[in-house]
Amino acid sequence: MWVLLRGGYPLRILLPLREEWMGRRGLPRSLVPGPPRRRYRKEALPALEVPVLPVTATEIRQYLRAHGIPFQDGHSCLRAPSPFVKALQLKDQTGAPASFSLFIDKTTGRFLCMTSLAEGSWEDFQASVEGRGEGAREGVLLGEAPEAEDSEEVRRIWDRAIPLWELPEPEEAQLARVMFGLTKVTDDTLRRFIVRYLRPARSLVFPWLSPGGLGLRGLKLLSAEGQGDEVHYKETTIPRPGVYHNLFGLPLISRRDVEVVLTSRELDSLALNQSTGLPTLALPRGTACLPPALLPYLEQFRRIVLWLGDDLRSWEAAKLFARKLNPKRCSLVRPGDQQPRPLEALNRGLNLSRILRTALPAWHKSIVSFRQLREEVLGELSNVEQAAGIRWNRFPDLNRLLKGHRKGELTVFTGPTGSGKTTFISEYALDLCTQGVNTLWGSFEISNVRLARVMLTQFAVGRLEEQLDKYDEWADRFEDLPLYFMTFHGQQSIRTVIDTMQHAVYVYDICHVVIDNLQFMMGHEQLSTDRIAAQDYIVGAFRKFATDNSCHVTLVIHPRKEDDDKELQTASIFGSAKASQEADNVLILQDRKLVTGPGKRYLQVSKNRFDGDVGVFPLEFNKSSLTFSIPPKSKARLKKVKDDNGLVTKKPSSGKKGAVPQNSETCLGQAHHPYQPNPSKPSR
Ligand SMILES: Nc1ncnc2c1ncn2[C@@H]1O[C@H](COP(=O)(O)OP(=O)(O)OP(=O)(O)O)[C@@H](O)[C@H]1O
Repeated sequence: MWVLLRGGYPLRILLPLREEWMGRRGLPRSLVPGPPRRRYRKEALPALEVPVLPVTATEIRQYLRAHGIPFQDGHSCLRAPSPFVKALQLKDQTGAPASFSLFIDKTTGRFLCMTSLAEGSWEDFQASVEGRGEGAREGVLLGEAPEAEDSEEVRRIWDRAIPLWELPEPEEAQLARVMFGLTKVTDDTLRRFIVRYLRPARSLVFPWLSPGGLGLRGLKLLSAEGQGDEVHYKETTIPRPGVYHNLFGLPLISRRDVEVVLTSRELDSLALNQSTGLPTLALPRGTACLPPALLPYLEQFRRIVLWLGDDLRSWEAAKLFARKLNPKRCSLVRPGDQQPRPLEALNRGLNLSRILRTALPAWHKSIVSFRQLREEVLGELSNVEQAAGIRWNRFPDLNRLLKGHRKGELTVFTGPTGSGKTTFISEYALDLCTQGVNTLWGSFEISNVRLARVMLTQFAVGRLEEQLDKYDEWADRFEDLPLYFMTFHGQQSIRTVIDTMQHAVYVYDICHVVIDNLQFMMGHEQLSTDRIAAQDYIVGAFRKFATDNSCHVTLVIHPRKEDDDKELQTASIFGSAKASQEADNVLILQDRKLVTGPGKRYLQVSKNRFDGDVGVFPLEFNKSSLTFSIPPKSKARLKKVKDDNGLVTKKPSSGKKGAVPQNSETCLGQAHHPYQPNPSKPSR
């Protein structure tokens, strides 16, 4: 049986849910049909209790020098001779001599040999250089068996799909073109990119070809459904999204190409390439992530233009991806009325080359003038709703107060011991995660298995122990959420936690980190002054992380001991005022005084830096689904907000954006949109 390599620091302390909790069904997880993907295997290392610190680019360089290995410094990778190919073997995909075909990621140390497709962690590379396990050298390159079922399915679908122009009924071909917005895309373009159509599924089929264009490694199916005036697209990939690493268009890239345009959809790449003649590549999962595994394929480009879409989310993603690609070589096309996504631009008869020329450099100096910012400000003003962030599906009242979940902010969350903080924050984060917010959990108090169980129950909105026959159905959908867990338990140093978060942002494009709870990073200081200083330091570190990485951090902090009959206030958060000062949002789970029935809690938003609205709304706990979301048909109630002095503020909030004073009263409207989970709805 083939063995998957899971060596190296990151995988030990940062596991996607499927490995941490679901267990394996006895099948290799990297389901890559087509020619075998090769992995470098060595003795499986036991999981370390204490994580090794991640490697730095300087250490990698020093190591290579110390071992006499020549290397070239690239944009995101170092290039070195590959120990996994024999000299004078075939040239690699980029045409470089195979002997220099090893790409080492400067941030993680992971390597990929472009010629043999061997890959592994930095520790694996070192082991190979140092000849550890030399005896196994001949056998270290393992072809990982493709998932037989998947590769058969890929082949079967591909064989049944036909080019659009070969459809027997011209009306059917015309309808497909209209549905996918392809009326201006020529047959020649579809032929070059080898796009087919699967009649029974009414889907376009995009192939994932091996480097060199030989084998078929996977497929993406795109179906379109008309809903009113809008067309909704649904994507299905084989293998599953987490391992679908297709840079669509790669076989058309020549080794001499030094510029490329990255898009977030295959259809956009077709439009761009047709109208500009430029090399284009589409990212496998759109704006959701840029997996570092793709970076070696982008090393050859001196200039990369990112044209990801027409909304603020695409713009945010472009900025994040540029950081990973090295901003100095990246330019970004700003979304705007006259700069829609490439396919729409083609259909509207716009000049795509001209739009590309307006791309802005991603590189910013430390000091900028308003001239450089004015476009960004305009973008925010003209997309007020999107600038407010992602709205919760399950908590409409939270949307009314906070307006949405935004990148780069710090949310501090507190509540009495045992009041349901973890349970609430789990649903709050899950809600965002089901909308494509890549989420990392640091649960230091309860185990990941227990947390995942709570989350899955909330996801299914019901007890699964009573319907185990549905378990796989829910678990399969849950498994595809962009959800990761740190494997820490108990006390941890803040440095290790921040390093792990940093790593996760790079590898998984994490946009939301939940830390439950801060007390687990405080060490064992006994004196209260030391504890307060430690907490201030930690809060400062999370604040900086959130800002620097454009990543939202939600931090659970225990309250200080209060009288049992007193409601919590911002000042009840343990420690000095630093936490509430640094936080953009302060949320308090109240379960005193206002309680009118069993299970009922109130959520108080006591600080809201984005637009000032604060308020309180009831949460009704459902013990079987472990959810706090508003149940269908629940009547909204007017909520009065008490300020920190326990006074009811009489004036209602003006509802205007801007400096609304804290503790203003907020009336919550009647029109609730209860979250109705719909199993047929795709989770992302
Ligand atoms: N509103 C509620 N009513 C009744 N039980 C609840 C409510 N909310 C949560 N619970 C239950 O209470 C238990 C504790 O919840 P949880 O762990 O979320 O609390 P916590 O505030 O995070 O605790 P701690 O202070 O120890 O961190 C769980 O079993 C949960 O299902």
